[in-house]
Amino acid sequence: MNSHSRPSASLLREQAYINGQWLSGAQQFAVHNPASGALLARVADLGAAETCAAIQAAHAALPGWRALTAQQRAAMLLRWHALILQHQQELAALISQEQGKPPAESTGEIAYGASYIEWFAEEGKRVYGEVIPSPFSDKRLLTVRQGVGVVAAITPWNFPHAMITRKVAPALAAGCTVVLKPAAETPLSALALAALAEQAGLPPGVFNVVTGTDAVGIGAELTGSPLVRALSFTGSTAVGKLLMRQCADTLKKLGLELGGNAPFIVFDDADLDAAVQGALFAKFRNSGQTCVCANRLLVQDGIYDAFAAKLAAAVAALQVGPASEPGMQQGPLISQAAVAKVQRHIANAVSLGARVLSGGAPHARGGNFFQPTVLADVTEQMQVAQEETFGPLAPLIRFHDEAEAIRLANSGESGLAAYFFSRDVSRCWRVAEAIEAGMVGINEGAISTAVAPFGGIKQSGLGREGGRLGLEEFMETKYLCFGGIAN
Ligand SMILES: NC(=O)C1=CN([C@@H]2O[C@H](COP(=O)(O)OP(=O)(O)OC[C@H]3O[C@@H](n4cnc5c(N)ncnc54)[C@H](OP(=O)(O)O)[C@@H]3O)[C@@H](O)[C@H]2O)C=CC1
Ligand SMILES: O=C(O)CCCC(=O)O
Repeated sequence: MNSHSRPSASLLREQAYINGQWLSGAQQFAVHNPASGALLARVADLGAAETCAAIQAAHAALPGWRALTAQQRAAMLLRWHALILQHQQELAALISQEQGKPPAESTGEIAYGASYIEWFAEEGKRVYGEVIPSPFSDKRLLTVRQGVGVVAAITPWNFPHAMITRKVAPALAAGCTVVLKPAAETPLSALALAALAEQAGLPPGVFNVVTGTDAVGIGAELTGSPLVRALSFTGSTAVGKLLMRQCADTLKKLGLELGGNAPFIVFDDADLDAAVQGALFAKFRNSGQTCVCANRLLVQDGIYDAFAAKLAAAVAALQVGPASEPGMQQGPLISQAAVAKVQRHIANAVSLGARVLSGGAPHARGGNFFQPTVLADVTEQMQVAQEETFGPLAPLIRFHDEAEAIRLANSGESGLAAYFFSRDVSRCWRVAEAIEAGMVGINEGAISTAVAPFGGIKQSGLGREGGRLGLEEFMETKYLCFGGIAN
């Protein structure tokens, strides 16, 4: 291993974490920095057998964890939260190294991820049941809410920290125990979280991290086990559908955060500068590798040329480079396959008449770096308008009126996020109500926060994470009927 490439963090762990034990496994897999290709670590490559052991551990830990009061669980979660913030820089460096995003974004991700732990530690104290007015004089009816049981969480590489805390914190607060399988590209952030959970005093078996490259074997075990009562997944729509099918036999509760193809609409009456700033964030955050990233920029005739010129100039000024260099704003893509998908979308669009206003090619730095790109004259027939690019490519599609904008925005099977900019209040209400998406940014490109429900409709997923609803995903309602009450 190249000593320069090895993270110096004291939180660097290469062993998986099951039942409070750190396990090396018989084999290890390599984790690389996507900016340089450098080897960062060799992590335990576990499979179905170890996943089964982790499920058993989570099941055994369940009665003890569930028996604690919400306040006792919250105290441990808040210790975990404090430790994460205490190690914010170190954790951010791990994200930047294994995922590639610039320090400003990785530091932000740690604060954002930690905020889910704080929010759910508090929210877990407010799990109310209800008393139902009884239609029977000798019966009293009420409901209590209880954690669903053992939860499986499968998370992606694009937010290696926050996608974990967004699932694990509400599950733990609800009294559930968790088996997590992080993405093979980014296991180090997950293992660092486990190290801090251990320090925070979470009992063995309550939070388990199974690292491995056999996603199919690990996934089959998690979805097939009758001991696992809920699955929470963030990733591609194709894998989400597969996991849903696999969960059918044991009828698990499902939370799915899948792909988006977010429309970003700029009406003629928009504040031009605000719309450009909104687009820069909504499109180029994490180099475009975010499920809520704007994927199609729909721009009205009257503002099209001005918006295109301003956006292209702003995009051309973005600094592209590794997180290790100060001032970089756009990191590498996660893989060569991701680079190839961006190139494919550009080639398809250009062959059908689109114009490159900015970027358009791999970056001179080579490797997984790509020039942030703006395309004009894109049409709804082009691939880029129909499928999620998951890269730094902003395609501009022209529209004439509000009805056309809504038709374009609602076309397709995705319905995760949508954004629009307009200064007409009536239009804002009309469009917000007409748009088919689980989340809508109105004159705003940054919508994510721990206190609001995050999730999609149509084929973008099931359920909500974050906010009050985020806890519901991990709870069941139990109805109690007290009979024989003498009057
Ligand atoms: N909604 C979102 O936030 C995300 C959307 N995507 C979309 O998906 C595309 C592909 O990205 P990719 O990383 O391949 O996404 P995947 O859906 O393949 O991966 C997400 C997670 O699922 C795991 N996984 C993959 N296959 C299975 C399986 N059969 N059973 C159980 N778990 C499985 C992965 O493990 P492993 O890493 O070991 O393969 C990873 O932990 C992106 O280009 C983007 O369009 C991707 C990431 C996040
Ligand atoms: O699923 C994703 O791509 C992560 C979304 C990040 C966010 O919470 O905004």
